[in-house]
Amino acid sequence: MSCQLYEFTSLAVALSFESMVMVMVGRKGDVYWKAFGSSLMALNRWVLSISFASPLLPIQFTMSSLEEPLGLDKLPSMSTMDRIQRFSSGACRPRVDNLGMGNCWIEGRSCSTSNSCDEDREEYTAETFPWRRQTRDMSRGDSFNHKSVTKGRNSMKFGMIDNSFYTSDYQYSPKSNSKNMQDMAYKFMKGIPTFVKIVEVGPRDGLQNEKNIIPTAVKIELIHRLASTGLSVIEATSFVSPKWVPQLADAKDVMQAVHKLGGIRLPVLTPNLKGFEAAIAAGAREVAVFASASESFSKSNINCSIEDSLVHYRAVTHAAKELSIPVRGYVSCVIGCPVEGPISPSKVAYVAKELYDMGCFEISLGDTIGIGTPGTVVPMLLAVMAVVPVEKLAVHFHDTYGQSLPNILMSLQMGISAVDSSVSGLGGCPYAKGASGNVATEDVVYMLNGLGVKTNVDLGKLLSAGEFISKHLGRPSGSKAAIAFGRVTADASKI
Ligand SMILES: CC(C)(COP(=O)([O-])OP(=O)([O-])OC[C@H]1O[C@@H](n2cnc3c(N)ncnc32)[C@H](O)[C@@H]1OP(=O)([O-])[O-])[C@@H](O)C(=O)NCCC(=O)NCCSC(=O)C[C@@](C)(O)CC(=O)[O-]
Repeated sequence: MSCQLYEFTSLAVALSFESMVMVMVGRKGDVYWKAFGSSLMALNRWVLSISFASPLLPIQFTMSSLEEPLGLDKLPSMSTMDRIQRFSSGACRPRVDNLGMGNCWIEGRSCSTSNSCDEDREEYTAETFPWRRQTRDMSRGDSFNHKSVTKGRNSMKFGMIDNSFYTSDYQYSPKSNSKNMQDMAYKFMKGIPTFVKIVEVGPRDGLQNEKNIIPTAVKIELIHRLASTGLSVIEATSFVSPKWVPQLADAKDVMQAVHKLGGIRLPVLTPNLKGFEAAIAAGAREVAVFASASESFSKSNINCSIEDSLVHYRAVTHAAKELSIPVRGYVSCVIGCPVEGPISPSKVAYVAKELYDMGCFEISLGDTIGIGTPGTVVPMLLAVMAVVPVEKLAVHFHDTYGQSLPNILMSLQMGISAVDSSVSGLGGCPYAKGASGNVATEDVVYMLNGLGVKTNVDLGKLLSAGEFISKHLGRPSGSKAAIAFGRVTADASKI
């Protein structure tokens, strides 16, 4: 005890000496002070190193109890996910064996299996380098060591140039010739696609949750501004009951005003045949149906059970097929439900497969209340990927706990290349209390730009569309990137 006291005292003395000397050096800027300061600091570091090195005098640092979650005992965790074994963070790409609906076993780390790291990896290829925005001259072939992964859909390329790591557009860590680092870059970047399709849901998911009814003209202007950013899909509105969602009661007017916008897809939500017919009459050329993995949420959102909703959606997809109208399928509450708590990945997989089998061209997996973390998103995705091809999946995260970007990154690493998001982080669901907005499109585009992943979205124009709607709503943007760009004047188009 007395030894520990001594250690703490010496540590405290050392630290206070060091900070005192730094203050003196800072104030005087004098060489003598600096020399004196350096020797004192050396002495202090020596004391410190003894303090830390002595096995007889342990100094323990404990974790803060702030890490305890606040009243979230009902939320799903890795240990509660039925039929899903733990996904090792250091594992190679896991193998998922489909043993029937929702039954999937994940193989842990093992590089000697048929899905091993080494076998997945392709050797250096001398193929033409497809990107030009490199920070160095790519025309010199001498020091270029390029690995490319072609197994996944449009997956990320990375490699080494002059011993520096890069991904498609940017260099990461300078001057390292360690093969380990190259392996590490491979491990983290291999699944990431080169192009991500962003499905902008702000005008629908965003504005359906506003307390005040937004004028139709503002909605139309927002869609026009979003269309000018290069986004290829904008969910425009919902043909649902105006008694249930009065915010979108003007669906017909909105659709009639925007349906002729060229070069862009404008899907609308349709909960039943009545909504589908109204949507088509207003000019819609793509629709979406929305089921839930939670019985309780299905009841509160669309007033029927999951099975009954699937019956309605079969009728919609059947009618859509007759008119060659593509139908997107949503599954809500893929991680948890505001009423039921954790939702099993096998339930999500079941609903996703039903929607896929009835003809939905893409299934968007919605973390409606935004409680997911990579720890819960991974097993859910693995369960769904066992029954629906990964290239038919999209992710849809709400940002209630600030987990959307890590969840998206994880999803991309698992091969998903379609992401739903909402300009300015607008949104929430009127039937999921406490759920916050969707992940902000600006933040997603900023992250993807940083990763060198193409989206075809002009960030500058997107920021201006976000500014437009935030001004109208009279509150700051929900996008961190937009707020940061507002503070530090920067030309977003160059980032
Ligand atoms: C599904 C219903 C209609 C059932 O609602 P209901 O009350 O059971 O329907 P009903 O068939 O008994 O009909 C009642 C009345 O609604 C009318 N009606 C019936 N259908 C329509 C329609 N399509 N358009 C316009 N009117 C309609 C129908 O004509 C009738 O009118 P009345 O005779 O009383 O005058 C209702 O519950 C509803 O509209 N729910 C929509 C709720 C909603 O939009 N929620 C937000 C979606 S967000 C979401 O689900 C999550 C997602 C996709 O964003 C992803 C994620 O974040 O996870």
